[in-house]
Amino acid sequence: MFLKKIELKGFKSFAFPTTIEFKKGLTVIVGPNGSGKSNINDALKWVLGETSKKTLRAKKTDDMIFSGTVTKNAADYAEVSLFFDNSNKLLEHQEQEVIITRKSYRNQNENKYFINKEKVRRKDIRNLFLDTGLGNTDLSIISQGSVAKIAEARPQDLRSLLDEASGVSKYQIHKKEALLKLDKVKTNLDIFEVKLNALKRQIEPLKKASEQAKNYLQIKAELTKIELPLIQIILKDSYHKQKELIETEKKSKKEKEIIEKNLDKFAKELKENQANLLKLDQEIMVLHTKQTDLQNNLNKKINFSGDKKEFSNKIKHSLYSINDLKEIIKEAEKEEQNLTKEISSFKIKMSDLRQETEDYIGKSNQIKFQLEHLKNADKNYNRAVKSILDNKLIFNLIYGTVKDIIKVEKKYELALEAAVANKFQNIVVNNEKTIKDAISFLKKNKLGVATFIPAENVKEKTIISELKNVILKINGFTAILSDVIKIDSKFKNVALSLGGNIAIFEDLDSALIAAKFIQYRLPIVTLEGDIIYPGFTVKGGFNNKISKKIELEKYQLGQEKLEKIIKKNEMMIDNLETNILDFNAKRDLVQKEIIRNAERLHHLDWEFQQLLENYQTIFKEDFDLNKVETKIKTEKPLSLEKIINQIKSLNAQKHQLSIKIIDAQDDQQLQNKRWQELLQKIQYSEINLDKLIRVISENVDILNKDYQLTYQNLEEKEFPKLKEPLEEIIKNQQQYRKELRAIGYIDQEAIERYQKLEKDYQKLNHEVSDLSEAKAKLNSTVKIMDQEMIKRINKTFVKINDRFDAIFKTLFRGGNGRLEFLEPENLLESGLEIKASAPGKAVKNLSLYSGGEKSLIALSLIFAINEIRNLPLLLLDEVEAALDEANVERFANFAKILNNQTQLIIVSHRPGTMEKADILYGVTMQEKGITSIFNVSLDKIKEEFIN
Ligand SMILES: Nc1ncnc2c1ncn2[C@@H]1O[C@H](COP(=O)(O)OP(=O)(O)OP(=O)(O)O)[C@@H](O)[C@H]1O
Repeated sequence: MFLKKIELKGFKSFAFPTTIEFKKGLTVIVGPNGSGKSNINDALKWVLGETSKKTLRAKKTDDMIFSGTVTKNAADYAEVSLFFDNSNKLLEHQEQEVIITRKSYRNQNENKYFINKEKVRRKDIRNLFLDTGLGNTDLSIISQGSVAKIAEARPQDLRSLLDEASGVSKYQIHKKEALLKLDKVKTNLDIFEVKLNALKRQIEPLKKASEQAKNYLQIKAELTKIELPLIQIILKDSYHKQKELIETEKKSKKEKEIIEKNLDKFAKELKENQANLLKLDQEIMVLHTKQTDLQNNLNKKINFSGDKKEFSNKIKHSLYSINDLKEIIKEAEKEEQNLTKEISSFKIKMSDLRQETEDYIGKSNQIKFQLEHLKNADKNYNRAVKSILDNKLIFNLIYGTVKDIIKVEKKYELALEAAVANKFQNIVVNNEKTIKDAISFLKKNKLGVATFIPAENVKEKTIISELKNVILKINGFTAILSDVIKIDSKFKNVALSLGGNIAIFEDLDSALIAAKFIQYRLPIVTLEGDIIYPGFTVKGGFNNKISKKIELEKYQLGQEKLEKIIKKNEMMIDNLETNILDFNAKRDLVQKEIIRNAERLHHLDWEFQQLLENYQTIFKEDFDLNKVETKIKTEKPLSLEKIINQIKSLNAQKHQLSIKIIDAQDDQQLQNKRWQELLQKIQYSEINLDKLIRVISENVDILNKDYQLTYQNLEEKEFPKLKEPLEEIIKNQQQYRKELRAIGYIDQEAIERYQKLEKDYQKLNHEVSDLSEAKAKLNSTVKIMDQEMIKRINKTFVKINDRFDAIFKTLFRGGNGRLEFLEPENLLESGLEIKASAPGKAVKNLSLYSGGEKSLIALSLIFAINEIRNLPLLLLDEVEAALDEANVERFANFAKILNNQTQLIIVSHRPGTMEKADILYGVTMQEKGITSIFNVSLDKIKEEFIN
């Protein structure tokens, strides 16, 4: 592919039609500033479909059209054509020469594209140049000032350069289209699937309804086949029967009416006869009554005289009984009164006795108290003795006081008192140990003192035998005190210690004599309580103990006496109580007897009253009868015989009438029976008529509703003879009707709707499978394209990187440069960045490089790409402007070499570049504002620039 020429008409500063022809070799375009060199770039880009106003250096579409000068009017349109030699068929077009044209009219905001004068879409032009190296003009047409920007280009812009270099743009567009299609297919598939599901949901119930309708119609057809001939037969038969029945009913009703009239007549006659009969009966009854009355009067009169006598006897007897009973009751009441009196007197006595006894008991208790007090007076133990006795259990063995363990006969009591009264409170214990314990207890508890006698080893006192012999012989001697003490044998020595040496004499005189005899060597006591101590001291006088004793005896006597009286009284009270009980029992008996007799009396009274009443009645009736008899006798005498004859004659009449009535009743019965029969017949007819009417109406209904026929229509029809018996056909009809009822409502349209829906469903299902298939294919295509693109990108990337580093090293005389993927794992979309380091510089950030350095880096990349891609055309607009002379030379050398494979057009002001040009075009504005092009003599230019 080679750009042979460009034709420009009214494009920007090209007011006049201008043709720029290109030949093999390096073309360099030169000209002063603002002469319109760069407008040529713009024209190329514009034709190839560029729309970016910024790239085209415009603000609006009309800026592409010549705007006019002072001398030249503005153009109406702009038109540019590029003429390509397509002999190598790089462009997919059959022509050797391919002319691409773009035209734009002023104020129309419209662009027209042409390929070989044929109107096409912009898209067609873009597609034509895809992957030719001119698909992305950013790569092939490097505008003024933009070269350095390539070094700092955005990762995605660098990436699009690589895509163009790799020749994957076509794939990308195809992939984009495939993805769009895929999206569409997916959307359609979703919609279709939703629709399909909706149909699926509808189809099942509709299928059921359709089958149901079909079934219904089939049964209906079968039914129709048999039903119409059947109804024809039934209706014909029913109408005939109906006629017959109406006739019969009419006759029966007529006969029934006649019988009813007869029956009315019979009833009337019967009523009359019965009335007559009743009349006769009444007459007979009156006569019977009269007859009975007469007879009764006679009988009663005979009976009354006997009754009257009997009743007067009974009344008399009853009166006697009542009087007897009254007497008995009187007696009993008297007895009761006596008994009550007796009981009251017993009660009074008993109450007196109780009072008396209670007084005695009071006194006795008083005496008992005093006795107790007197007895205890002797036992007033001192505190120590009392505390030992109270706690006797804590000691080994305490027997008690002397007073407690010794006793004497009454006559020795005063003597004992006189001799040992001072020792009565001595405590008798078992031995010394107990004495010690008891004393220490008293001491410890500060309870006073006590005297103890150890029973086991107390010292006995005796009277020596010579003295004893003397004493025994003295008058008045009574006894040795220890001998009269009554004591337990184990305390014998205690008794001896107390009184073994004391002699008892009757009185003081004898005692004094004896004391004298024994020379006052022993203590002697008298029975009166005087005592003569050894050495002759005498203690005697009134002992108030005696008075106490007398008092005690007196009290005891009184006490005993009182107890006897109390006992006696208590016995008397017991007797009285028994008497009261007896008398009460007796009185109860009498009272019961009184009550019983009173009841009897009451009964007798009542009987008596009855008798009296009866008697009075009889008396009155007798009186009445007498009156009746007198009356009958005074009235017209009617003999009993006459009455009987009259009754006889009436009975005969009655008999005749009864026979008449019975005959009439028989007739009536017969007529009634017939009437019943007729009634039944009529009822039966009516029932049958009802049935027939029902049958007729049911069948006529079926005819009207189901077949839209009348009976007349049906009658006219002829049906083939039914083969099966009528019952069988009716059975079938009922069966079919039952089945139809069971099916119920049907939707006849469901059959058609189902068929249509089924068709739609199948169609949709087919479409869904087609779409699924398309989806799978598109997915697979996208996948294949992705794989191919990755393969190409990878391959191109490695090659470009290799060449980029090499050219970088050449242009920079060292260092290194490379391209890197930002996302190496996503080669399909990842952006790129340039990594470069100039020789001897640590700077890595590209923005910190100088303008010239940036241009060199960009040019290294553009040249590297071009080497790998072999671009058909490369237009470089003042890309070396920032380079120094040495670098311009290196650039120009590279461009020269490059020109061998690529049509290279350079816009330049630099002599270094111009020097290398094979063809040189000059661009000027000979007429102000209008660009013109001319061929320039190289030598002239060299001369002009170099010199
Ligand atoms: N629509 C238009 N109608 C008329 N003239 C236009 C139009 N658009 C641009 N121009 C003119 O084109 C000229 C710019 O041309 P261009 O940029 O190609 O110059 P140049 O030769 O590249 O200059 P330099 O060497 O300074 O880059 C300007 O003088 C401008 O007025």
